[in-house]
Amino acid sequence: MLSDLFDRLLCAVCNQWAWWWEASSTKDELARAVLTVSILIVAIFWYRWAFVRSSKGIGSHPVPPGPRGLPIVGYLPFLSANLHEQFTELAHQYGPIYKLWLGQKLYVVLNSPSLAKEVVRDQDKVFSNRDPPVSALVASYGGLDIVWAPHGSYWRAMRKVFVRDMMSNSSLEATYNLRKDEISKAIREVHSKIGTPVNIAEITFLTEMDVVMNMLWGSTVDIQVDHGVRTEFREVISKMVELLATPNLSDFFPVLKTFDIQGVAREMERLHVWVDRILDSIIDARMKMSTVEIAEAFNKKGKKDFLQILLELKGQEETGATMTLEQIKALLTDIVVGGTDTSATMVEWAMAEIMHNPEVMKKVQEELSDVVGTNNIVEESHVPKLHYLNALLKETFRLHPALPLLVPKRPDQSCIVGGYTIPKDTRVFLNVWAIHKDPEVWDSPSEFKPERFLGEGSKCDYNGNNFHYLPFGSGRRICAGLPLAEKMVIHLLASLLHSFNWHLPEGEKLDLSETFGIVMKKKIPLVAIPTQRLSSLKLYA
Ligand code: HEM
Repeated sequence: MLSDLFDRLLCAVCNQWAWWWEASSTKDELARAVLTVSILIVAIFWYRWAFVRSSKGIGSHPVPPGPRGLPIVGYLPFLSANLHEQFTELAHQYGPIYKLWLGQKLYVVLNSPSLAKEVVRDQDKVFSNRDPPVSALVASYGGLDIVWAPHGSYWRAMRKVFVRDMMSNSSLEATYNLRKDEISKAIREVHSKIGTPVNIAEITFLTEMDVVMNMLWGSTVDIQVDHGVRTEFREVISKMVELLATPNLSDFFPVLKTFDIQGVAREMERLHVWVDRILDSIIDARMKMSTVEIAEAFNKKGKKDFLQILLELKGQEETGATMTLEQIKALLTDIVVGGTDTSATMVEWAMAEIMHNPEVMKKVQEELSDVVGTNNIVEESHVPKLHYLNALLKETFRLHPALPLLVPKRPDQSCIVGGYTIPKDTRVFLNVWAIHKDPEVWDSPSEFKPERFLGEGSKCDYNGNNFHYLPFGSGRRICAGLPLAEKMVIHLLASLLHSFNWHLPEGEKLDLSETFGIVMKKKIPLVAIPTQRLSSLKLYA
């Protein structure tokens, strides 16, 4: 992928600069040769200077070992498409902590639970910064959201509003009916397709998206009316998530940022403008409503939605807790983008693993019949009693963590990890994908065994306190949407399995290959055929 890019880049440079070496006289030829060599020498010296400066350790602690790359570009030409697998292989060669130069930037990859602990627990504050890629800055109004904002008072305030007003127990309880309605709608939709192939990622994505959007602004804007916008939203979000993980020369060589050689920033800008326009129209519609209309809408739904809470903050200039329109839109984008693709992808992975292991499907469905009953629909209150399903989901998150390298961290000072120096501003990847398969911690790590999370194993949760299990990250930057994700993913999965039996289309084989991205997807989307399992589907009417 990247080597292709370099070939194309080389070609472009050769064409552009042909006039430079096609000299007309010997004198010109000599002058140009001297100048070319001088530029090369300066570039190499500058690179060596940057390299040496960042390679100095603190005291007797050297910087970590790592593969040698090429001058200027470092290890960039050798990166493969499935980065999580390549990073895991490199750990076998260089040890659990190693460094890589990618263009002008130094990266360190951590691959063991003890190193993870040093970063997310012992030195969490130092590692709480981000290094947003150019594409992320475009999508987040310049880093005004939660995911990409630098660690500090602004990030703290945004995260606090979101967690307090949308993720608290009371808020989630108040919005339960809304989630239940969306799941019922999904079950009815699958029912209408009984006996025909269903794209699992598509149905789960649209359901998660409707839940999130309803919680954000659903009291007054009926997003479900416009099917076209819903489908387009899915395409736009998927594309945005893809662009966030696209290796971009502007990130590895900030001097090239203005040229946007691969067009990543331009493409993200196009998508961002589309989302921005939709958000503007939603906010505009809300602002045009009278106070009476708003109060009536909230009475009907039982709770103020998040947009209203944010707009009220916007109006509170005197309290100092005010928010600008751009900040509100950045936060809304964050939640829609961060909350939908991740959750939907995890439901798809769980369904794929279940279909790959028929005895697992049998056990889950037996448990659902016991706990929920065959003449009843799944409610969130059943979830704590669904021990096997909970274990199965934890095992899915272990084998296929949605964010295999989390979101890269950036220490705001030089520090020591695993006995090595990590210089200030290094980009640090926590390879959760490798940690979740560490044979020192997990027995038969590549096997899908939900039983490992039963009994004593059930104490291992998503809260980031077990450093060998970090599907939502850990520390102060742990996933801010965890309480909602935990509820939604299992409720939707349980409902799909309780209502239907699933099988693959005739002649199809299940493929469990992964494709690397900021969100790691199934390489081949799961398409499965539902058949009716319960006669109680009328309960979803
Ligand atoms: C299965 C679903 C989900 C998974 C696996 C997941 C995973 C993650 C991970 C790994 C991180 C980065 C943690 C780190 O850097 O250490 C993260 C951050 C974040 N997630 Fe999630 N997430 C999910 C669902 C959601 C939902 C539903 C929302 C919102 C409604 C959400 C909002 C966020 C936000 C705002 C952050 C940034 C936190 C910060 O930087 O302070 N996520 N998520």
